[in-house]
Amino acid sequence: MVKLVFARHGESEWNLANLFTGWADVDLSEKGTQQAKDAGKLIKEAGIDFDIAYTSVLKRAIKTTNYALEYSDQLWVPVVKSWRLNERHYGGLTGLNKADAAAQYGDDQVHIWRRSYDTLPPEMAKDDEHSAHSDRRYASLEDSMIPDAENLKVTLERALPFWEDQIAPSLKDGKNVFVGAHGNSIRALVKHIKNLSDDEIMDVEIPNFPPLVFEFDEKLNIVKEYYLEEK
Ligand SMILES: O=C(O)[C@@H](CO)OP(=O)(O)O
Repeated sequence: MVKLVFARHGESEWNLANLFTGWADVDLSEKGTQQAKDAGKLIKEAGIDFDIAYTSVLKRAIKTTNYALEYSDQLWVPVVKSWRLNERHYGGLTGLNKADAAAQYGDDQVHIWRRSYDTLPPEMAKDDEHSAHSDRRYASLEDSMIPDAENLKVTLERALPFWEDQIAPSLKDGKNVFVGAHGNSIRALVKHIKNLSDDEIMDVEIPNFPPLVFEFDEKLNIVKEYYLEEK
């Protein structure tokens, strides 16, 4: 039986301030740092040994991955970083306060932007301070692959090749895998893994803590799914 542990990053500075974040590279809050360390402690208590870890190219997920590996005493485990595990790109909403947006556009519209499967948020201007087009970490990508806004559908479309090429083959090889990622990139992969409908995924929320575990048989059928708990 192989294990896949999804850890959403701990609370970020912008989660705390209730801002749409997406690809903005914001740090963990103090509480988020503690959640990441506690994730590592729970992994250690559960006795889960990883063979490989995957994370995004955003510091809140990278730091969460590092703390989780450090506090489970397996900081040596190889870590592969990919933009394909980034948070969904929140487009022109990036940096706006979610409550202010709800007051301006209405609760229903904000809920649709946040949780509908296929409604895109407004696009981010290419000269926006948060635009990924001028960010060195994405320089190796074709410009047309760099998003200006993403819904969950587009997030899944760009995360899926990483699942197919890296994560699923590792699991099929019998490796235990850690994925340190984001609320919506994890939701996208959970939709795929559990074959959820576009409607079903709307109600799935991934907390900053604790980590979510899937156990699979050799054909990658789900045998068990649970959140880690303190013993
Ligand atoms: O702002 C974001 O990038 C995400 C995750 O924090 O928020 P939401 O839960 O609204 O998709």
